Amino acid sequence: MNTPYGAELSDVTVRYGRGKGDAALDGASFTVRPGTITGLLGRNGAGKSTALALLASFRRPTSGTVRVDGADPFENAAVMAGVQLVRESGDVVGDSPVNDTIGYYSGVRPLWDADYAKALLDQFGIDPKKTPDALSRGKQSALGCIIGLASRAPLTVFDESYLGMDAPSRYAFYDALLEDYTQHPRTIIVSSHLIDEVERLFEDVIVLHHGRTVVSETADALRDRAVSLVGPTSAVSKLADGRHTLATRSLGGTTQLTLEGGLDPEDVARARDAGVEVGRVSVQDLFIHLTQESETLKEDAR
Ligand SMILES: Nc1ncnc2c1ncn2[C@@H]1O[C@H](COP(=O)(O)OP(=O)(O)OP(=O)(O)O)[C@@H](O)[C@H]1O
Repeated sequence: MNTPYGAELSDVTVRYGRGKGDAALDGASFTVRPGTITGLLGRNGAGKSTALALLASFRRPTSGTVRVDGADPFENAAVMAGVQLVRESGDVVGDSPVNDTIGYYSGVRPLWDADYAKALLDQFGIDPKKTPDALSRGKQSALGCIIGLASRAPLTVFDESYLGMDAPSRYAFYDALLEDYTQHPRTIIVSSHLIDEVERLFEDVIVLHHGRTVVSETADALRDRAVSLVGPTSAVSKLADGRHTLATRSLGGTTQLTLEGGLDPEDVARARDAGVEVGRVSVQDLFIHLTQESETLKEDAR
């Protein structure tokens, strides 16, 4: 139980209802490496929550295989004791004191740390005698995050869990998550639209688009997919000549351009000589390019 869980989706399709219309997941495959923090990204409706609900055994796929710690998690009590999914809805009993919810999770999560939960409740200013219904939206979100952290589950999943929290609370949560993850290694999946805020946490990144996996790799490998050039328009254009440009923005005589692939050392030297700054591209920018790119390709295919 102390060992971080791996997780895997292989060619998974999920259709809701009677199976008519688009699939929420459409042959998605990805691997979550044990002992990593993985970011699960995708635009609205891409299938993130559906994928996470499969890992938490809240539903079964229409077809394909789901594995958590090497086993089918569905109705598998031994595996599920080690999986904690935190959804924005909180999954708490709204009209019972917070203490009751805490007591419940301490009973079903073998690695639950009661002292840590208490310290986090103090830190986030949550009175455990109050009911979740009487808490502000931000404190309700914080309660979900506290449950996720204190469970120390070998697979802990935060599905947009902290959207209701204000910026200082979100940053306090990210810091707590990193610190506790370092002291108690486990597998953590974070799904979020606030990519700029959370990308520093990610070791691996999965991007879903229209129910399919478009990225499943390390965050560094993803960042290496492109390079940013900023400088005089003529010099930037010359460097970009014959290469695939993902995005470009010009203001006055200056252009910022995102170029697919890397630059070899000679090109980097040429860029510097021409006053062009060569930099890394953020996961957020790549995410935007990749999901727009796929959309463009989809449009082209019609
Ligand atoms: N219970 C449901 N019944 C019917 N369709 C559903 C259900 N849950 C999700 N869907 C549909 O499945 C698709 C994927 O939804 P999902 O919630 O997994 O995406 P998401 O990436 O988490 O989106 P968001 O970022 O907006 O939360 C969407 O088209 C959604 O409308």
